[in-house]
Amino acid sequence: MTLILGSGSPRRLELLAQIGVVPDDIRPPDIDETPRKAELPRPYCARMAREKVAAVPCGDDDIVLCADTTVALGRRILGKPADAAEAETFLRMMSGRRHKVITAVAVKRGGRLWERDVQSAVRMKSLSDAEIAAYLATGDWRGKAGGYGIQGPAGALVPWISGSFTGIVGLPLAETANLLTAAGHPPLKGSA
Ligand SMILES: Cc1cn([C@H]2C[C@H](O)[C@@H](COP(=O)(O)OP(=O)(O)OP(=O)(O)O)O2)c(=O)[nH]c1=O
Repeated sequence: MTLILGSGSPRRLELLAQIGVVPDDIRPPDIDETPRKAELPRPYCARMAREKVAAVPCGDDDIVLCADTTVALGRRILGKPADAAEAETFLRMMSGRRHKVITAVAVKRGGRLWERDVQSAVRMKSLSDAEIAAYLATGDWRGKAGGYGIQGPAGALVPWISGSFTGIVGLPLAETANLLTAAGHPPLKGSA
């Protein structure tokens, strides 16, 4: 049995390693991540994970794991910023407010699909112009939903979360472990 991580995100690979799971192959999916008109963040995120898993080429008995992380400000979806100006816009929108981070995970094996999404709440402190400029200068916003990564320098900007830290970073580990177990690839097996 082959485990395929359908993700180009280095975070997801590291998070899997944390629970002793090392994929046999990595095949990042290439899908259109444009939200549909009036699509809400949670169904959008679940759809992205499903479409990613469907887009990864695999054999009949292979297990494919994909995920999507979406930042939601109310009904609004904040994707990966195209440039520093968009990252700045997102940071100003989130400053001093709570937002949600949803990560949907999809696991496929043969004709079967297991799915789960996890929602967390994140509060960002009120950001000064200097803090925003300093954070943008780190470049750490690149390739991250909402334009920040809680596991990096932006940790200094987040005084409070409720939910799953690993979910915010890109792969909720407890739920992912359950999905992998259901698909016949339990983590931690033999490592106790
Ligand atoms: C909110 C937040 C997001 N992120 C990252 C996780 C995801 O990699 C990224 C959201 O983009 P995704 O589309 O979920 O994933 P990706 O494009 O990086 O990789 P792939 O589709 O190939 O799996 O944002 C953090 O690393 N830290 C955070 O605090």
